[in-house]
Amino acid sequence: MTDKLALRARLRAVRDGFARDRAILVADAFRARLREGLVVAGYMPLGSEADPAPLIAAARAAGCRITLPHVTGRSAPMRFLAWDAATPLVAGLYSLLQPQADAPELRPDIVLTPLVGFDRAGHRLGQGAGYYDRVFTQLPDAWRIGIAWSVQQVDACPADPWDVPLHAIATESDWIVP
Ligand SMILES: Nc1nc2c(c(=O)[nH]1)N(C=O)[C@@H](CNc1ccc(C(=O)N[C@@H](CCC(=O)O)C(=O)O)cc1)CN2
Ligand SMILES: Nc1ncnc2c1ncn2[C@@H]1O[C@H](COP(=O)(O)OP(=O)(O)OP(=O)(O)O)[C@@H](O)[C@H]1O
Repeated sequence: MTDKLALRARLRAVRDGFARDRAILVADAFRARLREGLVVAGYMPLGSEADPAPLIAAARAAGCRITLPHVTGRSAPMRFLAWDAATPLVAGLYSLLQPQADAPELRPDIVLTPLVGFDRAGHRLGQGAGYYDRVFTQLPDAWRIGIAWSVQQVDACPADPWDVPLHAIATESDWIVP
């Protein structure tokens, strides 16, 4: 646990020093999975987090439906709510822009996951609130894609028993498949 805390603090600082003027690559392997009607979960970046916008644009162009996470508190589970051009976003917890609570809830087939850190085995370090850990337990068949800048890679993320590995990681320079 302290391992994760110290690593989070270090990686957030590294990320803050890196993020300017870069964009996440849209790999052919990502495009190849997109199908009309698939539900893709994105997120609105916070601070120096990598922006999944290029992947979301590719998914929209392929006819996928897009959702954004909606959180109301630390203990309530995160829900994924529909996000189309007509959906107004409102600032909620952590100042995150999210759809209004009454937007339709959709079950994601692909989850674009914001990362604090990752390793090449697909292990992930998140904000530490356990929101994505719980989502992955509830959606075991979803394709779990981590989104991060390359400098957020570490040799090995400390793994806990509940951690569910990622299927791939998209950075500004690579598509990493563990
Ligand atoms: N962009 C984004 N959206 C997301 C997440 C995320 O990590 N990033 N989440 C992932 O669970 C959920 C929201 N959960 C969050 C949980 C904790 C903190 C948090 O502790 N924030 C710190 C600042 C972190 C930073 O600078 O990176 C804070 O408020 O002090 C933020 C979001 C859903 N939406
Ligand atoms: N499947 C689960 N169901 C309920 N609680 C869980 C589950 N998985 C993890 N948790 C709880 O979530 C907390 C945070 O876990 P951890 O530090 O691994 O977060 P993380 O993976 O870095 O972040 P996140 O999932 O928010 O992106 C832990 O205290 C853990 O008990």
